[in-house]
Amino acid sequence: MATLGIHKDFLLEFAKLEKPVQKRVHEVFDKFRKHRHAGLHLEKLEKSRDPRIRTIRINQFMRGVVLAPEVGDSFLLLKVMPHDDAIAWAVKHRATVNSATHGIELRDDVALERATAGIDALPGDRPGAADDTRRLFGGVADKDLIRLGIDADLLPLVRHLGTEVHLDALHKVLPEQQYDVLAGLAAGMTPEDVWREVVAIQLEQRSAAPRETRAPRTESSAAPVEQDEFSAAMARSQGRIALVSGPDELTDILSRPFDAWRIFLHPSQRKLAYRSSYTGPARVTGGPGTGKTVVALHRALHLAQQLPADAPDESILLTTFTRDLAADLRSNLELLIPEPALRAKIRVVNVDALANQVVREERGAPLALLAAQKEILNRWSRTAQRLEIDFTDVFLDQEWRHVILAQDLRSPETYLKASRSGRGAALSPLKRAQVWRAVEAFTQELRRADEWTFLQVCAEAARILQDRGGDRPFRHVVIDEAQDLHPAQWRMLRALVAPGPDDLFIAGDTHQRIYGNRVSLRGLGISVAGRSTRLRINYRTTKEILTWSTRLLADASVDDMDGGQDSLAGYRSAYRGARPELGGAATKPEEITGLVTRISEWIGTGVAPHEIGVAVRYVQLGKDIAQALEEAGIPSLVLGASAAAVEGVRVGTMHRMKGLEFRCVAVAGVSDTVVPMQSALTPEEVDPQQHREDLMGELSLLFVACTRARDALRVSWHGIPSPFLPEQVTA
Ligand SMILES: Nc1ncnc2c1ncn2[C@@H]1O[C@H](COP(=O)(O)OP(=O)(O)OP(=O)(O)O)[C@@H](O)[C@H]1O
Repeated sequence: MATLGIHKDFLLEFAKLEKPVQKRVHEVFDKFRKHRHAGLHLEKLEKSRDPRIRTIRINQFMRGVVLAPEVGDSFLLLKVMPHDDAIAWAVKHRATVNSATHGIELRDDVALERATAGIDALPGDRPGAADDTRRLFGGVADKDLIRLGIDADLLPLVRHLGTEVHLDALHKVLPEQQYDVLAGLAAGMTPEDVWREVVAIQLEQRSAAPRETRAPRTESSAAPVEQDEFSAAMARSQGRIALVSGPDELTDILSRPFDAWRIFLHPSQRKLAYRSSYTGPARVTGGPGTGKTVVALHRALHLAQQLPADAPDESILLTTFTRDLAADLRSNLELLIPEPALRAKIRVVNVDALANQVVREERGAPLALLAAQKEILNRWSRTAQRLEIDFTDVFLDQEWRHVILAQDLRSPETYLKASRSGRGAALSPLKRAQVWRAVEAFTQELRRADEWTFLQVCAEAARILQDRGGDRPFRHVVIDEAQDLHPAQWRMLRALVAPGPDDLFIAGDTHQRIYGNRVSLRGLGISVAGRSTRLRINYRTTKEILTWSTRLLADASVDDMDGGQDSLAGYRSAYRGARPELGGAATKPEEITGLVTRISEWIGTGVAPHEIGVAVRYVQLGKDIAQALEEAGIPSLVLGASAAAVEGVRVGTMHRMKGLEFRCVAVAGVSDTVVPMQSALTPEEVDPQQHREDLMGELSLLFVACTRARDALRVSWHGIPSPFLPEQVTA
């Protein structure tokens, strides 16, 4: 049967072409798809390593590269490049089948031969030499490397690699799957880990391949692909190759080339999102940009597809922390699920808005919300003064949120006995009684004015839903950015769906917790034991930006919301790029001038203003930067203040940057008095533990801001740099 495959690289290159060229590429391949008999239009290249790698003319300047077996009508679109580059690429590469996964891979034969010959020329530096154990893969046996799919002819080269930098240098020439295996081993994973996470996961996808094509290849590595197994191997290459079912799908894929996430799920992502069912709550974790949101979106799609035919609309909830993030989820869901009827099965709304709706419907009247934290603290202050008790506004507010609301304590007796773990200063029974009096006075004042804080609304919504018992509004709940949710929000989410298979699907990363809400899922009756998986490949950020940003958290200890510790072990990027740029200035105006210059340079290299994000710690600095940009003739908009559709550099607070991404990111004002923001820190003398957690929150905020960058990151400050920045910056 005819098969057309599109390699991920093809789509990425296609995405960067000018619109008229894209149109032409589409025309060429559409025509090619219709009339592909006898290799129509395809040109063979002299001296090519693989005669089945051929090129096709797009226009005077561009060529496509296609892998086309001589017999049969299966084709794989590999590259679309300027003419000379396409020819050079096509003659050097060879398509082979990976001996472990049986999927197609591409190797730069010429570069690999050259690199291997270089080693042969070095006497006494062969594998097995005395210093072998000091080499990058010195501790891994040949048989393990072979079992993991490393080609036998590459072993001498692999054995010779001394550091990760050497491995990186081979990133573009090694077959991708084999690079992934080696990168996993180099990152400290055991061969068993790599087998499970890189190889087995790909093998499992074989069950999705057409039945007649499942027989695995037995002979070893680096043998060329025979045409009879060609479409089978394409089907086994999910995550890198998308099979196109017909002209409509080709048009759909090519019309949205930037949204590769819709089609090219990594096997580890696909396994999580499309597992037919989980016996209970399931969770996906992973560092920034590993595709947690993508997995959550695909999971929502899968659950919608599995619903019985008579399931009402909005049977599934897809939710997240803020209104803006919910809006992003909604527009991505429209891309992923074009059919309105299927999409209607999923309701997308942020947690607070949903809580508000639950309480409003129960009361039959809208709620007056007390949202400003400053006003809340003022009221605590007044309450403490009136009752003549010696607690600060910050302490009372935190005690109320982190202990009383968190545990849903409703009487002085329960509060007296409650655990205050996570809070620093011990409280005697007398002090607890004083706190309770303050809480009663504070909440009474709110009640009298019929005002609510967001968390109170969530706590009330949870109570309403729990009291309703069996009548649950949703069949499935999918949660993104879970690390920032408060226990009251979790209680509401828990009560929205009956406990059972596929009740909750949770995506989050505790390294990005920026609102100080710590929870134990188990304590909330949500057990993800045996159903929690960490993603490790970053699809957003370059390795250079990732390494730099991850180093910010080097000394931090981060919980996993489930009684253990989370880590970024094995976290790595799929892309390479320039190192982050760091710059200090003497004064704020000087820093802003430098920033404006760099932004105009980015724009000069073809980056659109809306592809640039500027993250700051406080709103006024953002406004100052936006004004300086406008004065320099660069359009800008302050996030949250202007319509999102307006063209311009996006300027926003670090909090507002959460969940977003940009080609170029500037994090500005990273000075010692601003990052960490002193007013966001509980004074150490009030509560040392809370002080440490607030510091961690500020550090995570900087981490979140830096990891929004896809291609370029610039971090700047004026005066003394933030203590969070690595020491070499300050030197
Ligand atoms: N398999 C994939 N193929 C191509 N692109 C992908 C893939 N998975 C994720 N991406 C892209 O990587 C970027 C990050 O994905 P996503 O936002 O889902 O990550 P995340 O883990 O939720 O990030 P964060 O925690 O930082 O918000 C997005 O641009 C997404 O489209």
